[in-house]
Amino acid sequence: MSPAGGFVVEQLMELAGFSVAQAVTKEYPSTKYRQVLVCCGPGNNGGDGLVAARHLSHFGYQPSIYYPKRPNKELYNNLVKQCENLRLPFVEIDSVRSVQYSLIIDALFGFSFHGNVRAPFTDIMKILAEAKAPIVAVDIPSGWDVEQGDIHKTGIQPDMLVSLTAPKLAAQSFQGRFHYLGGRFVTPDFDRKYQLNLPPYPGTDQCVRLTCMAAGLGSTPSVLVRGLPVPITLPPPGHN
Ligand SMILES: NC(=O)C1=CN([C@@H]2O[C@H](COP(=O)(O)OP(=O)(O)OC[C@H]3O[C@@H](n4cnc5c(N)ncnc54)[C@H](O)[C@@H]3O)[C@@H](O)[C@H]2O)[C@H](O)CC1
Ligand SMILES: [K+]
Repeated sequence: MSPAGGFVVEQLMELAGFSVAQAVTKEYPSTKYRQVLVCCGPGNNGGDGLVAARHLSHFGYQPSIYYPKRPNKELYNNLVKQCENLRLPFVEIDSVRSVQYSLIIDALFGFSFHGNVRAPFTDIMKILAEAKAPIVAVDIPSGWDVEQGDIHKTGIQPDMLVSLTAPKLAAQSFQGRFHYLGGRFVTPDFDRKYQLNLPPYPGTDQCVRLTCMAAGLGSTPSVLVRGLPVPITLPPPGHN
């Protein structure tokens, strides 16, 4: 049984992207962080970013999108069209270098990243590693190994991590201020079956801030890694 039981990817992506956008509003008010750069990769992590950009625009932010490698598939073409309909600018790497963005959304790569970064993503990964603006990582900081973290030494240290469905093992290496969980679609049966012990979402929110204990996921915590639960030991209380 996969967590997606009966969902289509568009639904999961919409829930994921919305939860990222909502988590941003909780910690980075649009009055102070209006100019947002959304970096989108060639897979579904990038799709989450396009969804988040759309919602951030409706929430009063001014997102620009860097999307250098676009799969020619209906799902992604529709997401691009939705952003174009909102007049969201799709920017090139030179503009990424020259504009002072107040916030960066890292939706380049998620749990399917492997090996060393390949073109055309080498430049943007360097820019993120040197970025002064806070970075919000979607699901996994880009270039990190889903289980072992920053073994490729990307140098990317996000200020916020929005884990989708459940935190991955890589989340143990996260040192930023805000760790949120999003993707509110896991059923109680799935949660019980894989002992995820996911914390409750507050009210009608689509994201929930994880503290060590809340994210402790009980005494035998486990996280979803490529669809399989893997036991983890959480860092001591007080860690982010
Ligand atoms: N699990 C869930 O509940 C949901 C997950 N979502 C998001 O989907 C991503 C995983 O998406 P996927 O398409 O499998 O992979 P990525 O987006 O991580 O990237 C794959 C993409 O990147 C290319 N690539 C891989 N390694 C490299 C490299 N070293 N250099 C350059 N390019 C690389 C690869 O060729 C692919 O094209 C997950 O993390 C979530 O964010 C769903 O959207 C919502 C539900
Ligand atoms: K990412």
